[in-house]
Amino acid sequence: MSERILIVDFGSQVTQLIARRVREAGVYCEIHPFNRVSVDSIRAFGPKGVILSGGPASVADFGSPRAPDGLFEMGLPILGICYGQQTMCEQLGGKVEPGDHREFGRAMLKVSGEPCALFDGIAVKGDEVQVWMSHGDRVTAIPAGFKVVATSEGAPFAAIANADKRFYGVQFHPEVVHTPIGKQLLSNFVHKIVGCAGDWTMKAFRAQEIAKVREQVGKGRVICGLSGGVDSSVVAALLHEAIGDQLTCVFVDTGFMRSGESEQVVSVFRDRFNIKLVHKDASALFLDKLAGLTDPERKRKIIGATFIDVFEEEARAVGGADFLAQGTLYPDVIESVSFTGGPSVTIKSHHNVGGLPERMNMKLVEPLRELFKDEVRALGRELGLPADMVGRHPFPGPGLAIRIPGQPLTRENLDILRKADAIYLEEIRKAGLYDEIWQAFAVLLPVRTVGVMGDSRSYDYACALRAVTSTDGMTADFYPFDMAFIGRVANRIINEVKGINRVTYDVTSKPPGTIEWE
Ligand SMILES: Nc1ncnc2c1ncn2[C@@H]1O[C@H](COP(=O)(O)OP(=O)(O)OP(=O)(O)O)[C@@H](O)[C@H]1O
Ligand SMILES: O=c1[nH]c(=O)c2[nH+]cn([C@@H]3O[C@H](COP(=O)(O)O)[C@@H](O)[C@H]3O)c2[nH]1
Ligand SMILES: NC(=O)CC[C@H](N)C(=O)O
Ligand SMILES: [Mg+2]
Repeated sequence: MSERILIVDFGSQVTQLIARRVREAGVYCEIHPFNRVSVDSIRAFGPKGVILSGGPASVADFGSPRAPDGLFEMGLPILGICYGQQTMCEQLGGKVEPGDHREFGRAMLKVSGEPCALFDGIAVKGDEVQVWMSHGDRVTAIPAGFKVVATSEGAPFAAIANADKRFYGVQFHPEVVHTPIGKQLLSNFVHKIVGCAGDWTMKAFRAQEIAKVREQVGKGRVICGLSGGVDSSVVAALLHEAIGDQLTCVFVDTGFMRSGESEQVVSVFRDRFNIKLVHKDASALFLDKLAGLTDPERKRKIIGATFIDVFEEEARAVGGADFLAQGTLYPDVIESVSFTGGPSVTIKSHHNVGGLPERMNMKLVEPLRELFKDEVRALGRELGLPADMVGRHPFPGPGLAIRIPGQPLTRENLDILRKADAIYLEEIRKAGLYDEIWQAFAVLLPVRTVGVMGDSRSYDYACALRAVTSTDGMTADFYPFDMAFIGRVANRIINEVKGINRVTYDVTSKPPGTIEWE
């Protein structure tokens, strides 16, 4: 088992960034919600160190979350961030009060200059350095044994340390990019304070997951949902290496695929891999099940359940399978269920997680469940998958079904969207922009607008174009196309796609938007 860090989540919006930074430092970590950790669960997980995240609650409020009883007696190094620092102080005999000086955003941190492992190798010009804060409460008395390492205007105890016990606390957020010293600070914590070697690499992960899959599956048969996307292609390659021909991949044509996608996925996969692949056309079934629906959550749940129906049918066709493999990633899990009963809220029920039916006959095999997208791509390269496969834009399982908001899905409106989307992607490729963009697609809007085409009046749909940059899909920004490019695409779509007479470009970032419109 690799060295690991446990992140106890108090519901901060940026907890997953802590995980990213720790993994970038070469150390495996997991996020567990505060209300599901106990001394026993921590022992079972076996971390070398613990990080307590920030969170929306106030330590001063009755019934607000706490670190589990006994955590501070386990002898583990602990770093508390924001709420995590506050609760650590309160639990160890210090004091936290609602502050009158709230700090949001940029703040200047005054570093005392006392030697502190957390700040090792961090150059401080003058004695101040920029950090990012987001708090209202503040620590007003620190527990016995702690020293103040840094202060800020709103936080007299902006960084504190008890070097003997290896307990550290910071009021600011080292995990966000707006704290330039944060990466080094977190690396200091995991390497210098906790003492991790930092040897968690994709090579190690590959070997570890192959062993895990072999153990889980034994001699059983596995059906793998293969979409041709990055995640399931990586899963298929990994499983094939682990269990050979106990594996059957099933590509489901939902009827919500893009133009030419089904033929392309099947031929590319058959050409390049020697893995059993079933191509299942279930478009009539999916369309029928979604008839008349517009609510995004209901659509996802029905799509999730229909996928499972199809997989179970295919399992019977190969003489029974005990396991279903999917390319589920960490963000799918975080956004879908946010750790059921945990402190953060459900954004959308990704069809493969929150959209799964309650009763399933097959057990899930999800080797990527703990990875972020860019890590999956690294694993894909490690497994030797071709660059165009690893570099593909993500395409959601529900496909075009979640890109026609506000109107029931029909073969006609799906066709209109499919054509517009194909033109858009073709132009992006032609302009050499595909690899600069993280994901791009068209959305068919439920509004009709008036146009004048060839001297006659048109009354057709508007279509929105979306393109974003991102590293892991958790946060994103719109891609700043040149307006001439957008104009060219709009022209082509309006001229070539009957049913669309207006095109707009979406410039919403995530947050506050999400990448998909539904
Ligand atoms: N058309 C499909 N046929 C079979 N399985 C699918 C299909 N679409 C999605 N899945 C399953 O659902 C999982 C999640 O879908 P998702 O779109 O997140 O991943 P992906 O398609 O593998 O990769 P990417 O995110 O790059 O599109 C997939 O990994 C796959 O197991
Ligand atoms: O397989 C999937 N099933 C879903 O239900 C789903 N919803 C969103 N996505 C994809 O996830 C990433 C983040 O999307 P959002 O910002 O819209 O949540 C983007 O890449 C989205 O395309 C999905 N993928
Ligand atoms: N970001 C946080 O962790 C905030 C902690 C607490 N809610 C405060 O306002 O101080
Ligand atoms: Mg996909």
